[in-house]
Amino acid sequence: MIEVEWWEYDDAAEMAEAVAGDIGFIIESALDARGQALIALPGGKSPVPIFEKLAAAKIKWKHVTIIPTDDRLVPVDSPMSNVGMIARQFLPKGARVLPITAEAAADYRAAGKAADARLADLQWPPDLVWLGVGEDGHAASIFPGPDLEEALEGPKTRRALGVMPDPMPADAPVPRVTLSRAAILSARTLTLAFSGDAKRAVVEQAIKDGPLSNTPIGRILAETEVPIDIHWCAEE
Ligand SMILES: O=C(O)[C@H](O)[C@@H](O)[C@H](O)[C@H](O)COP(=O)(O)O
Repeated sequence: MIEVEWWEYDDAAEMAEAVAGDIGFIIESALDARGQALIALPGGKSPVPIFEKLAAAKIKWKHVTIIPTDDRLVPVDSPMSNVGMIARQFLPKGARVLPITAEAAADYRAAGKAADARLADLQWPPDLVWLGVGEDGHAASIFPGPDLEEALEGPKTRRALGVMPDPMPADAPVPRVTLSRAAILSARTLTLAFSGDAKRAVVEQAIKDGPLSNTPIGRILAETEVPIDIHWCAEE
């Protein structure tokens, strides 16, 4: 049984305020409990207004480590780089922003192995994994393609792997590195934030289909053991 709570907002600004507040609280609680926090933030474009609000929060950022949930195999200064986007917001605040990709990776599977090794050094589990969702039902960079089953069903100890989406997503048609489903689900808290009716329909259907869902987000949610907050607004 997937336990979800939907939070609906009138517009994107209201959603940004609320989600940033929630995540700020998750970080503060981790700092209180353990003196440090590890969070995984999504890529894409829609998180940017939420990042701006969150980065403005009074948090002891130097005790916070941030990784992207997934990244594209592009140089960090590329507009397609997720870690580049995250770093622009949170590095000036003093957070430790760690890339999970290396620019020089010629082979996406090798890039995935390197990411997995890098993540093995972190204090695990993450206090938060926040996911966006695509209209095709992908989340992080778990896409349909030759690596899908590996991303979903690979060894539980594997935190990251390389993936070659097929078909390639139009907005960033490049191979990627992503957290595995096991790594996503190991998080102390799991949050989804997205907008628009089309994505809402995809997520509602995925929840209804449970383990039989044919979308990555459905297959991820079907295995969750913690309640999930889903933040949504109609305005894209
Ligand atoms: O690197 C990526 O592509 C993302 O991490 C991806 O999973 C993203 O969250 C969704 O594609 C939604 O992106 P938007 O929120 O911009 O629509």
